[in-house]
Amino acid sequence: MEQARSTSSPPLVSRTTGIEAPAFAAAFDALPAPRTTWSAPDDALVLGSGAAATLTASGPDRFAEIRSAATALFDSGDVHAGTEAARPRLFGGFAFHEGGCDGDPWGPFPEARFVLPRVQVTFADNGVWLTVNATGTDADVADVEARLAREVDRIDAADRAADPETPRPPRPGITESRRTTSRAAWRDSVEAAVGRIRGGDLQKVVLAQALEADLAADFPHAATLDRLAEKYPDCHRYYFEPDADGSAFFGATPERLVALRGRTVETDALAGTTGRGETPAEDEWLARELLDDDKNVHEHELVADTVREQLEPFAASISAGERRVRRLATVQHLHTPITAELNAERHVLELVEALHPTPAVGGLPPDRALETIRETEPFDRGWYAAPVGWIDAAGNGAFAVAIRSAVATPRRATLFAGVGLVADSDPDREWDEIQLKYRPILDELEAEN
Ligand SMILES: C=C(O[C@H]1C=CC=C(C(=O)O)[C@@H]1O)C(=O)O
Repeated sequence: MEQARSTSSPPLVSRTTGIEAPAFAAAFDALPAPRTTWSAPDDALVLGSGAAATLTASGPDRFAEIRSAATALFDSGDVHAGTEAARPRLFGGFAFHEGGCDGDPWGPFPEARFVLPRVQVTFADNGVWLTVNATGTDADVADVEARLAREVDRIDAADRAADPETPRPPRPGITESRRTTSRAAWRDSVEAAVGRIRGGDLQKVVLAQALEADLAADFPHAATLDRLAEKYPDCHRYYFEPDADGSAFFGATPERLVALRGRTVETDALAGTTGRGETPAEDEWLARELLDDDKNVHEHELVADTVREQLEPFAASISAGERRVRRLATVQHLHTPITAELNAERHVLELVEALHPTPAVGGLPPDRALETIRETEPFDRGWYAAPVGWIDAAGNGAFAVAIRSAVATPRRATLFAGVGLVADSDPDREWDEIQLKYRPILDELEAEN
């Protein structure tokens, strides 16, 4: 499909062709930074490289600023995509708090950053597609087509050079790690938060910790993403390099913030946690206990009710599925799927702005919870627990909540994990839950025995 090119906006040219399926790691390593990857259970795996356009924003209007910059960019598209999944998309994310990217390791991350990749490999159900995008003075159709042919050769050569018999780089190993929060400080913070909840000042607050790990070898980007894909196929997996200087924010989250297609909205309430058992019977027992546990059900229902309320002004109808247990490799959660039909056309970023932060990562009432988080946590959340995802020309998109995540530099990773606190939360149990929530990333960093 071709769209008329508007003379007032920067032109966008996008060309796509089908290619032989390369190994993900071969394509990843062949493409220059900054790279992006995105994958969702019901979506293609996308690998992006470079930036044909970068949109950044900060402050309270960052959602609206990205929306209008995206609309201007897509307004001028000359697009031959071949398949839906390879149509131009902007990939990126936001900071959790306004002004929340100040401290280490967030220096290279703006408060909002979205990228239209210069080169994109889309691993879709109907094949693998290579796309080249260009904007502004680079947006010359003949140049883009010539680049597309060169990129096909590059990926093909990289894939042929990769020996499928060569084992993946091993997990790097950790030489030393440091917590942002001691056990004593944690106990004090949880007791103070629980005191405020019991006093009626707050209903719920999610407090997080960070864990800094020095790596024994360079962080193996592609191998880590491959391993996370195998272990968390039902999660949203994301990876963002903010520049070409070697840091990346990545993770595998079970929590979808919102997906919008036309007027159909899908979202999740996910809160309330228990561990995995040693046996299927123990797993079942833990799941039953979670479903019957008043504290966890209350913590979960606050999220489900709030998500429904936040969607109400936009929705012609909302329906929530049954509360059930979502079982992941390392933990089990209470989960309620929620769908809605919108009462008017909306851009996905309007919904992202309305829903973020859900009480699964912020709290209630939102302002008081956010203030408590800022006052209590001795580190910047940056993009942790914030919306990450993609948007397209139609205003459709999919966003996940960036939990089970870390920032990696070649020799260091900083992991983040949080817990929802309600009136009867116990500091020691919540401490243990944080350790469980580090596992998805920590398991990929610790050396194999
Ligand atoms: C804030 C996190 O998890 C949230 C999502 C699911 C369950 C949660 C809980 O049970 O506390 C949290 O609300 C995190 O993993 O860092």
